[in-house]
Amino acid sequence: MLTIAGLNKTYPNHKRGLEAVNVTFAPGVTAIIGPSGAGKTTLLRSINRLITPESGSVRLGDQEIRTANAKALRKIRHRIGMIFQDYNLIEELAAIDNVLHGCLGGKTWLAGILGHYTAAEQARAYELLAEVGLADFATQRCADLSGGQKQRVGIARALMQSPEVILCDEPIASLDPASTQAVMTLLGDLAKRGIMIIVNLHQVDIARQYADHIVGVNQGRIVFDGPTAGLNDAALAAIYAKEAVAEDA
Ligand SMILES: Nc1ncnc2c1ncn2[C@@H]1O[C@H](COP(=O)(O)OP(=O)(O)OP(=O)(O)O)[C@@H](O)[C@H]1O
Repeated sequence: MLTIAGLNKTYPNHKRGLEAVNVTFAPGVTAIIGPSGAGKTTLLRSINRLITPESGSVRLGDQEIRTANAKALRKIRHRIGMIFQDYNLIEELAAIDNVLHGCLGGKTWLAGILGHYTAAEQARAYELLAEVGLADFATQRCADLSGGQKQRVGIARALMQSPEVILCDEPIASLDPASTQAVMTLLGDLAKRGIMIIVNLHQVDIARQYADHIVGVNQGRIVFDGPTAGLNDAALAAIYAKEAVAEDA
């Protein structure tokens, strides 16, 4: 379980990112939706502390993340994979090398710098590329792959760390419909295998189609939290309202 309680984030320019956010993420696919500037990215990035909220709690199992020291944070981040809208791959490197980077978090600094990977790690990286449908592209430079293929390399890289959770920050924003379907189906399959998937999305129709749960954010507050089937017109009106609507309103 991933539990967030009383989380607050205000940026140095006084912009409110999150306000008293309480939410528990369950297994399956959870889509975080809301208007632009609502706080979706702030919420997602608070989970692996790419953003540090000033108060509240983020717990994965019994491990507190918001206040973890550097050593503990490194361990926690190894349990949480991430994929990005712009893929965050090293374009000049082959797909396989990018996937191998997924195990850097579990290596010593020196082994990482020297690019020393064991035979088992290399075999696993190939296996994961095959799993995301890219067995024939292992030695291809990422720069030469399509957007959908790059995102699948990003997913294979995240899987390399055997994560319990994968955070997905608008993973389909740059993809065409066919690639969107491939990536969202893959994320759904990973959820069925027990990896918790949390995905920021702009498209309500995609959230409806692929998510088990929806978390709706408006002006830094959670205004909807429930199964996808409950995302009715009233819930959508609250999520996309110009003025924030309190959770208990
Ligand atoms: N680094 C930052 N410095 C200052 N303000 C920020 C920063 N990042 C986000 N904000 C502000 O915090 C609020 C929430 O932003 P956030 O990026 O989390 O929203 P979002 O829902 O992900 O938006 P979008 O859908 O446009 O990506 C917004 O008002 C935004 O302007």
